[in-house]
Amino acid sequence: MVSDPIIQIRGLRTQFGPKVIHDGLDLDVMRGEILGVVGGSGTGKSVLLRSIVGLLRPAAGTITVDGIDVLAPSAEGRARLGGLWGVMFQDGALFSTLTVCENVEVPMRPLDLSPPVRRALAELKISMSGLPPDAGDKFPSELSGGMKKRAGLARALALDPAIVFLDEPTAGLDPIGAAEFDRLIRGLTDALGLTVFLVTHDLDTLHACCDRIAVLAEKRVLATGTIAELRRLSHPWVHDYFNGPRARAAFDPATKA
Ligand SMILES: Nc1ncnc2c1ncn2[C@@H]1O[C@H](COP(=O)(O)OP(=O)(O)OP(=O)(O)O)[C@@H](O)[C@H]1O
Repeated sequence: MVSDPIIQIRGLRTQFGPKVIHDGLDLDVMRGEILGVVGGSGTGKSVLLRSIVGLLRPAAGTITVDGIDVLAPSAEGRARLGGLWGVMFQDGALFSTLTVCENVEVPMRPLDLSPPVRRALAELKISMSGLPPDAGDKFPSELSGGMKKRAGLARALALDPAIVFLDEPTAGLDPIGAAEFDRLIRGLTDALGLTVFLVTHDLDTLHACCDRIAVLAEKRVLATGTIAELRRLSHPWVHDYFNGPRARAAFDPATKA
């Protein structure tokens, strides 16, 4: 892993009316890492993700992605941003009237590709995401929850992004499906050299996938580090999160037996 930050956030403030979600939030995401983002419900993990990818406008602060000022990009920067990342939202956020293949082709539409090439690329991403070939012609309503997530992942990979944002990728999956998804994320990250920003509540995912973890609390990133480093912190929420019974079951092999 090369350790230069591909995402740099400084002094981020986000708010909805008088309700402040982040205040003075700083974060670096290193190139090539899977960064897990955890925090209590409502601490602003998804809002942070949406702010980085430009779906929400922060009240203050700077966000730089691969050297591009996301909040005020130059024309050249704006053109590069489109292909720099892919996003997998929690429920897949698929277009219900399009097949899986057509969904994966949506981000490719602005590119000057012939329909057969677009189709072939979409089929490649579908297969990389672990879906069977016949899934491409199915509509989202015909897919299981796990398949929808894989289709969402295939669409996130459509433009060969450097960074993939995943919002609770294993939420709602059974433990076997969740473990398969963890392996898929880790495998794709290593094979493609991706950087992954992964919002999760899933302790097994943190253990199986993440190189580092950022903890959101008190309107900012309270701490970052490996699981071992975070387990040593005395902050009450961090301590309970990383040392509670569920954490012990996920992180301590001896307790798992
Ligand atoms: N568009 C919006 N308008 C107003 N408030 C919003 C909006 N989006 C999010 N919020 C509020 O911002 C806060 C943070 O929301 P967010 O979804 O980021 O939390 P989270 O940490 O991802 O929570 P969870 O773990 O429960 O998914 C919540 O109080 C939420 O109600």
